Amino acid sequence: MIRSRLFSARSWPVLEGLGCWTPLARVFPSPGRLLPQHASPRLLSVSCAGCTKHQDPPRKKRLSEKKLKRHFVDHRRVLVRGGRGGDGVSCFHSEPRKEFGGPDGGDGGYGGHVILRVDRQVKSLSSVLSQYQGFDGGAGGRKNCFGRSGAILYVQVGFPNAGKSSLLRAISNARPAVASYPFTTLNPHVGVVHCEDHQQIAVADIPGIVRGAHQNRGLGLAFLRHIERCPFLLFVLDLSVPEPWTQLDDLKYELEQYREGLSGRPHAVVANKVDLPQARARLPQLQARLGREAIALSATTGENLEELLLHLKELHDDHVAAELERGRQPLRW
Ligand SMILES: Nc1nc2c(ncn2[C@@H]2O[C@H](COP(=O)(O)OP(=O)(O)OP(=O)(O)O)[C@@H](O)[C@H]2O)c(=O)[nH]1
Ligand SMILES: [Mg+2]
Repeated sequence: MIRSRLFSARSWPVLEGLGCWTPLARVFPSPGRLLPQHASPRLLSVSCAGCTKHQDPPRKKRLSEKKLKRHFVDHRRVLVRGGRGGDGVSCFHSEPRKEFGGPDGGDGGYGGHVILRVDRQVKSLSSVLSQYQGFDGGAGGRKNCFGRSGAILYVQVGFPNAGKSSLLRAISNARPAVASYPFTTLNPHVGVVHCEDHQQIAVADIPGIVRGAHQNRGLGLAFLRHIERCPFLLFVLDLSVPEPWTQLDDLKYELEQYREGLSGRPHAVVANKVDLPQARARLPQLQARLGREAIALSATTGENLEELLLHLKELHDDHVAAELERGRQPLRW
């Protein structure tokens, strides 16, 4: 196995074809690497420029948007069976000098559950299998011993996102893709909102920012770059998930880590999916946590979009006024 690994490793093409391998920990930093016993020291040198080039850890290739889309799976039909319960045991108590000890067979353990667990880091259902079988419970034992319960099998699944693209579709003529898995949007989409006074505001739908984005997690740096050019921000939260305020904390943290002061730009907080009963129930808690008003709306039903448009206009007018004060002409669409 080790031999085939070495032969296939591109970093060391000079060693190919040599037989009889032995560990040479002093020459190579990694003790696990094996080298041929009769190879000359020149061949084994790691200080030459060419070899140094080969030592760089292989970089992960960035997937193109087309390829990323091909990897996405947002529907899966899955057959799930819980684990089988363990068998009970039929036996009688047996002890010296004790007659009629009675039955003492223990019950079998419970069959294991299969639980679908949502995970924000799972981008697609491509890794979800078509069948899952829970773990079986263990058989019972003598002396009323219960069998071991089957372990729980967790399947990680595609958490629907906050609804930024749905919102842009609702307030403008832009048509970004909408789907129930994260990273549906991989490039910013710009929609133009037409105001009553014939003004136009360009609104950009930025791809989702995940925790760790400032360290380029989930292509975070490419996405954060777009935000730099936005004079004011709308933070869109998914009100249907528990503790929605943590989304805002995460977003602000990522912005601040990426560029100091970015999270302090003029902004409004949008609490989306208020059409869902569990979301509506969470609204007072969110308001209390934020200590300010969040614009509760539904991008799907269009509920309360007017309030968002009013806030948007306010943010835009403040920006125009600030630019004019600085002697700069604001960009018009
Ligand atoms: N019930 C309900 N569902 C919504 C609402 N807005 C969006 N959704 C659903 O939420 C899911 C995600 O919507 P998107 O608009 O794609 O979310 P996004 O924030 O753009 O997601 P990314 O582009 O992946 O960052 C979709 O299944 C939408 O149908 C809403 O107001 N109510
Ligand atoms: Mg989107």
